[in-house]
Amino acid sequence: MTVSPIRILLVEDEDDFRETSARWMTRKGHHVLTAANGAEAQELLREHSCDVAVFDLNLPGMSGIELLQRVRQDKIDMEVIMLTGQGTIESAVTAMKLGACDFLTKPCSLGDLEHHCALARDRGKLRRENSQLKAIISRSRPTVEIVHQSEPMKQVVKMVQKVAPTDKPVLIQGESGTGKEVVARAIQQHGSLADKPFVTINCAALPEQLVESELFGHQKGSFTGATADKPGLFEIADGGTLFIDEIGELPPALQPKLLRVLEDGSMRRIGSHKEQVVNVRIIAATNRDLSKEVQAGRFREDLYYRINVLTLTLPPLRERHGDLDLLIDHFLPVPWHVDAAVRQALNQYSWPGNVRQLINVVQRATILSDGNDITMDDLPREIVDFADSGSGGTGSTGSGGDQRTRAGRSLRLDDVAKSHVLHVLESNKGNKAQTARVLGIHRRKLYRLLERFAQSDSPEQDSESQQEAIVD
Ligand SMILES: Nc1ncnc2c1ncn2[C@@H]1O[C@H](COP(=O)(O)OP(=O)(O)OP(=O)(O)O)[C@@H](O)[C@H]1O
Repeated sequence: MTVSPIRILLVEDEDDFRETSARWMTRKGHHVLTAANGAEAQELLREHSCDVAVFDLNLPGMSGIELLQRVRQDKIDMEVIMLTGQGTIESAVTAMKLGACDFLTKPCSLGDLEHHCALARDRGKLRRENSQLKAIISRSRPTVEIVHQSEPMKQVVKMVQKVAPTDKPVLIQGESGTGKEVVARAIQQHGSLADKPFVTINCAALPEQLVESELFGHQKGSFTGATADKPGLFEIADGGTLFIDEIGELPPALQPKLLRVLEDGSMRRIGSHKEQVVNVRIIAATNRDLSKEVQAGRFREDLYYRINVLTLTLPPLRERHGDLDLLIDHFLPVPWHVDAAVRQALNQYSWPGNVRQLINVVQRATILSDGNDITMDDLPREIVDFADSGSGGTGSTGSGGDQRTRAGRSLRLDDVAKSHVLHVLESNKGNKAQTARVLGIHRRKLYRLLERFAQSDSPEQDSESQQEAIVD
């Protein structure tokens, strides 16, 4: 077998062994430098770079171990093999702890020496490739940004900074779409595990059997369909972070298993008797009130206390005054912009789906808008209705008698408007473009009105909101 050329530094005080080895290796095509002691070796390393160095342990003056320490201090990037005589294995072990990659016991054949040098060179190459890949991955991993300026979110971000450096479990609570996963990623990125794996599982999205096999892995044949051994997410996340979303949905049968991992890191794959130990930081999220789940007997109390050490509660979007405009601008691509009425409507809305819903609304509006201006016509019905009904504050419904008076008036005005619009539509033979022109309104406005009229037959329809929509 031919080995591609290796750049070797051989440091050996026995002249015979050093010179014979160097000649043999050179004949095999390798580039060999030789030194009889540590000082000579250091001199050579100032001028040359090598893939592999072979240090005799018992060098005169500076020992092989000291030379290794200096090489490491000088951060010289090469693999080091220690050469030991019989009975000096302990020192060889010390050398390996200091970063030598291998050791060989003398006397050794030249073939062995070459083979070990080739292995060391390949290992070094892999190590360098690995750290390059890690650097590429961490550069391409987007930095999590928690867009915010509201007071409650400032408190959340402060907590993120406090809990990030610990390795304790974190529980994140909040309605769906409030940004629990964003916060979990921010905790990971600001902590000491930033360059370690961040693995996620959503307990609500998987059937019970699958949650178990995803989390803990399985042995081949442990259930129908287990055609091969499979590591679980705990093993994959070992050394890093596991984000367990919707932990409130974790099946009761799995809760003791999770508790064990949290207590001492031990776990077993499904169908295996082999105990494994993992070191994983758990960040869990829930949109349920877990204390209520405990009271209802659906969530183990001991597990609840284990994961509820550090808790962050995300406020719903409707309670984050000041965040909405910032989020709109963040998610609205250039060159789109929203007009003042839209901004007001978005600010008034209650956002049951929180930030996720806001992103959808913004994306949808950019698709529907005619130009780059997003208007009320580009917003979903429920938001327009909400704004029209004044539920957000301006024009909000008054109390008692006042409401009744306004409702009575609006109903009559609504009827008038409806019959007028329908009359114009009929006289234009159902042509909506023509009808809108005659009425002096935008075609989309006409569609909205017609939809409203269709609904007005429904007794629950809020007549006041219809009236305001017609006269606006
Ligand atoms: N403060 C924020 N800044 C920037 N983006 C955010 C913020 N909050 C949420 N998002 C974005 O909103 C979307 C939903 O967020 P995320 O998935 O973190 O919510 P969640 O609370 O985990 O939802 P669920 O409970 O449904 O899993 C994502 O696209 C996320 O990037």
